[in-house]
Amino acid sequence: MSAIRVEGLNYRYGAKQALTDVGFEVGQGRFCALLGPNGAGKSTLFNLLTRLFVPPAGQIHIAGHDLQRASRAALAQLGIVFQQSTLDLDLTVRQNLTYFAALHGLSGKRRALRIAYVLERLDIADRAEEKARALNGGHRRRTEIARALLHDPKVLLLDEPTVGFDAAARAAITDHVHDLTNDGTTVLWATHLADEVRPDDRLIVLHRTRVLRDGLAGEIAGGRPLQQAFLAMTQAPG
Ligand SMILES: Nc1ncnc2c1ncn2[C@@H]1O[C@H](COP(=O)(O)OP(=O)(O)OP(=O)(O)O)[C@@H](O)[C@H]1O
Repeated sequence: MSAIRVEGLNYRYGAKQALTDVGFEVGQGRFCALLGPNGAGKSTLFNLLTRLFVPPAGQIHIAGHDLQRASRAALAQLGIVFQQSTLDLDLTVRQNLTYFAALHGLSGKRRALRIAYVLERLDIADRAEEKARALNGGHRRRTEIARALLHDPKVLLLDEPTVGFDAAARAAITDHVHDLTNDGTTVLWATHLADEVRPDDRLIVLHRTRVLRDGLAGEIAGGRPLQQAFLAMTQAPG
């Protein structure tokens, strides 16, 4: 069973087409990069995957659950990190996590165990009692990723999670998220930065509202640096 299955997805804003017949599947425990230039449709796809928007045509299954017909079950298997940070900067890291865990109905020993686990997983346990305001951007982002994992989702979606960070913070976040797949978590990582994608990652290139390429990143790069291949395919006339 695929962790994410998308079929025949279309979306338009008035007369402006944003997604055209988008379809793909991502297997459990895979890291899948969704690479596309600005305006390709990445945010629109995320808004459909998280059910902020409802597609007029097409289907989305998350961990086997139809997002339209069984949205509760599907959304329960989804962890989401949006582009804009939504941490409460006046709360500590632990308080931010505790609050979110309560929203997911976690309490008592299970809540304490999940918080300890996600702090450890994102390597931020030593910052747990600090206010989010005191953290740098990279650590804040890792706190948000930890928060998205509290309810133990099978699928983690991240929308351009490294935008605005320096190279060291970007590398740390990228490494940590790749590492999550070792636990069987499936990751869909939207980016327009080809250097965040590894050769053995699954890669979907979105361009001009459509899936342009879908396969192993190393194969799509075809022996060139991926950035070079990406620019060649997305800057070609047409
Ligand atoms: N609210 C809106 N109204 C009209 N057109 C929109 C709206 N939101 C997005 N679009 C258009 O839909 C297309 C896809 O946009 P989308 O934001 O999904 O792309 P993206 O790949 O996420 O780009 P970016 O990296 O710039 O966020 C673009 O042409 C964009 O201009």
